[in-house]
Amino acid sequence: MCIRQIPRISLRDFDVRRDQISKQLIEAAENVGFFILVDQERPNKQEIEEMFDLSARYFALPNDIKGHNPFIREQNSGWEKDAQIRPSTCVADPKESLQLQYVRRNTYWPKDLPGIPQFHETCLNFMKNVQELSMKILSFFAVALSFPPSFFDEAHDLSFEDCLSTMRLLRYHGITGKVSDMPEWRASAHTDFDVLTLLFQESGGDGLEVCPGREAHTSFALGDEWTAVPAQTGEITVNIGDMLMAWSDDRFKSLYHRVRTPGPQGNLKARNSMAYFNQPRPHILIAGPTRKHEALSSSQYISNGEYHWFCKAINS
Ligand SMILES: O=C(O)CCC(=O)C(=O)O
Ligand SMILES: [Fe+2]
Repeated sequence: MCIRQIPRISLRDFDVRRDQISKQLIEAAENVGFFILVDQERPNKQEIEEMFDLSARYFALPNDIKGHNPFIREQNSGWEKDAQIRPSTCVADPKESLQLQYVRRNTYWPKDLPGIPQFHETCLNFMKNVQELSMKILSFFAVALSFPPSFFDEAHDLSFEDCLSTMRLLRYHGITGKVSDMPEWRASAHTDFDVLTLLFQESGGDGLEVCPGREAHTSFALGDEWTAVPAQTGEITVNIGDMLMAWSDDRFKSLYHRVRTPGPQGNLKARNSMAYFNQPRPHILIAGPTRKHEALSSSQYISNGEYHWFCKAINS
């Protein structure tokens, strides 16, 4: 495996260090596409630990309770297990997940979960904190693209009824005694189709790998050298999604990434992670400053992506 540096960017003293932080974020988006944020004010380590604890308690519930809210593709919401098939392997990832689209909070989030009365409140607070941080990061990217600083706000504003931003709680199965039966990937290689993903990993849950130089839009598979992104509770792994790659005329890179299944000497316990997907509202037009790509609405972009599912499968 090739070791390429994934930039680590401190957000300490954010307001006084804005210019320096902005420069580092833009460089990381242009040159790598993945970076790790540390020293952020919110969500702080304790809030992240609290969310992981809540997520673990949710996944420990019996399947029939979680199954009250099965995953609905059109709503990008609900629980699924051993169901997500990525084009790169055509087999289901060995994991379960719960997608919480913010606007479905009163209609389709799990309700009255036994022993977790604070589920809604904790998830909502967490999402709001992550949303706020996401918008700060996106404001720097907006300026770099010669848009106004608030350019991405309306596209992702949680108060609109058609907002698509979603948090995903993930749990990759524990594999004690099963290593030899498991597929090589807990999550097979893919790019994220959203604008920006904020991913929370937990210490001990290594396995995430990214492939600098292998991107969603440009020619890829050149070299195919993967780099590990260490898991550390409290830090935030951020990646550019396909839509921001398009919106930036390919200046910011949406990288392939995957999660490797540990070998017999690795940590065989379940692996937990949480991803917050900033996804623009359906009608928002994704049009880069130089119009390198045909301008598409967010919903057209998603349906085009689904249409090209097979093409990506054979290329990756
Ligand atoms: O679990 C992880 O570390 C990565 C998850 C991921 O890439 C995704 O769900 O898009
Ligand atoms: Fe991903």
